[in-house]
Amino acid sequence: MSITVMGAGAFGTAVAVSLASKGPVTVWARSSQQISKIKETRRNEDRLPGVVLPDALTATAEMDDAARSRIILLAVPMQTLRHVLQTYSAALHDKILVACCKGIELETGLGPVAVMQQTVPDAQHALLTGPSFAHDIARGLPTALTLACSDADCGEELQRELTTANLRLYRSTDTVGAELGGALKNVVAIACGTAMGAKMGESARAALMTRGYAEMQRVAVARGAEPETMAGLSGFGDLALTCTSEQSRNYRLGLSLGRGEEFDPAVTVEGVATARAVQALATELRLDMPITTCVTALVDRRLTPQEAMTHLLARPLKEE
Ligand SMILES: NC(=O)C1=CN([C@@H]2O[C@H](COP(=O)(O)OP(=O)(O)OC[C@H]3O[C@@H](n4cnc5c(N)ncnc54)[C@H](OP(=O)(O)O)[C@@H]3O)[C@@H](O)[C@H]2O)C=CC1
Ligand SMILES: O=C(CO)COP(=O)(O)O
Repeated sequence: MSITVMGAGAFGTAVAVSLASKGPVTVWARSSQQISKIKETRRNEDRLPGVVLPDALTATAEMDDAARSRIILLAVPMQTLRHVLQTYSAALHDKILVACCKGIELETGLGPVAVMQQTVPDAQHALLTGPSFAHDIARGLPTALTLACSDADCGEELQRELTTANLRLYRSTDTVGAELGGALKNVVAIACGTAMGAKMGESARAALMTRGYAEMQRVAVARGAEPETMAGLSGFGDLALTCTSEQSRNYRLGLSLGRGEEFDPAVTVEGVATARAVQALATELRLDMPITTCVTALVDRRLTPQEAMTHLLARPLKEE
């Protein structure tokens, strides 16, 4: 069965490379220039440098080509997902849509599954998330991910179709928990990067990861997720990866904040908008989210890293 990936960014291209080991894959991008370049060079050098694209991968800028597959992966940044779905809803209404984005929509506080449900209600909706750097997947390194779908039968089909020799998928029906884990770990990664960039030490990072995890759990439970989901690949797994590796753009943004350096605004860093969205949610749900609050203040330059840490350390003492 052919599969389409919409979004020829780092992740979309990497997953397509892995899926192409099993069968034909179509990668769609909005830019016909980018597609021409990919066809000419058999590489996507701008987004995933150093990777040769397999023959089973076809690139297109035509939605008619993209819409030939029944399974469509959406590998675009979270804040653009609604626009992409609204633009192509007519072609997508009878598909199985699998969002690969990790974030919370700023305007609505919704995750990718809820955005798909609103914009293309007749489609089936799922989420692919978990610890996976695009380059690792593209190089064929072993990776385990979560495939979340509230319809168990559809989830099983997707698990079979999207598992490859190096990409092992675990199934879940808890889409709310899976999308919150993937979104919130980015916020904690910014906090951890900041602490490391400001030379606050690895103990500080471990404390931020653990207390950040407590914040993730708090939001997830308040939004109706299964508490156990956060302990899986989509939560703890991705938190562990993103908070400890310079491959992560969220962590690298944090490093630059900690060092007082500039960061390229063109790089996709999902945690910035997500921190603001989660901050608004926390206020609405009356949740205590001190690390998230500090991250929004850090990215808005309302607090320095030292002020943020002083603030966190000086909070009233409490039980764990
Ligand atoms: N990179 C990684 O290791 C991983 C990423 N993810 C998630 O995948 C998602 C995508 O990230 P990633 O691929 O890395 O990001 P990139 O920045 O590499 O690519 C983003 C892609 O989205 C496209 N895009 C942006 N806006 C639109 C739009 N309005 N219409 C159509 N296409 C659009 C871009 O196209 P254009 O070039 O034309 O702007 C580009 O191809 C994120 O949510 C990320 O968290 C998940 C796991 C790992
Ligand atoms: O989600 C990721 C790894 O699982 C990629 O993280 P970044 O978006 O921070 O690069």
